[in-house]
Amino acid sequence: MQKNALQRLPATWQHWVIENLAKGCDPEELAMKMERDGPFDRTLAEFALAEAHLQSHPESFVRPPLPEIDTTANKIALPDRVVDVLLSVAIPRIVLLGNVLSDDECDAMAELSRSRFARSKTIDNDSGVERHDVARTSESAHIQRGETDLVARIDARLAALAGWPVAHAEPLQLQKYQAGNEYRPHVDWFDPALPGTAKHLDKGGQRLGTIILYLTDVEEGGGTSFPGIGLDIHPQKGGALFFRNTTPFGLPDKKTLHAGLPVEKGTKIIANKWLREKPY
Ligand SMILES: O=C(O)CCC(=O)C(=O)O
Ligand SMILES: [Fe+2]
Repeated sequence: MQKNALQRLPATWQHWVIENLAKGCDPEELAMKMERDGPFDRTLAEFALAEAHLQSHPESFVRPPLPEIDTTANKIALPDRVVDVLLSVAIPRIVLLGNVLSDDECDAMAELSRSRFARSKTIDNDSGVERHDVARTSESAHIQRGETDLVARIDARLAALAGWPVAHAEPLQLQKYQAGNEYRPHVDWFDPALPGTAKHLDKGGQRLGTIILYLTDVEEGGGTSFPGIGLDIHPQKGGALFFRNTTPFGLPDKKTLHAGLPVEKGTKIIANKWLREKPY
């Protein structure tokens, strides 16, 4: 993560940050103004604000605990597997990992869900109802938490990876894309301002983080794309993509806009694990 962000700001902006936080201004609004008016990007602004806030209110700093992956080295030793850190982005927080699942584990997960796939749905933000949507043309299947020993092992591995309890996560949701299938740009977090999201927030709170497990390679196409920051990830069997759906202050982050690009050749199977604020 970005260190000494406050010191990297021009002195006038350092004072501005400290003064406005002391006045009780909303850090998200300050970050917006800094992005608009300052000679630096939003990433640096958010980290500087978080640092200044922590320095001035060490006792009252209530930054919520968030899922996070330790990317200080190029390998992470989990209790049952060593995984590779391939890419680390600060804001939006994105980590690409290799070797999270073995080929056999990927195949076993795909086999377990094989007979369950049905056309995917999305959540209507006005009504909260799940419905078929041209924006998502893949097929979905669910695997319950701890459904088999293998699933329990994978759930525990992901919990250790992101420092997030197994019980604060949804069951694995598998997605299968054939040639031509895609999931157009969307965010995974629920917008609390929209009427249809209340019932989804009621159970488990916000989706703070997403882990996508790539269960297959894809011959052509089918990348996971973040159009707002120009980042495309090509699926690699056994790899995983983590992104945190919130800013360092725990609020929904629009920069996490992402898509499953159309598969051009081959079949893509992924498993999504959504990390929730509260027990799910
Ligand atoms: O298919 C992908 O790479 C992304 C899937 C996704 O964003 C989702 O299922 O929410
Ligand atoms: Fe998504």
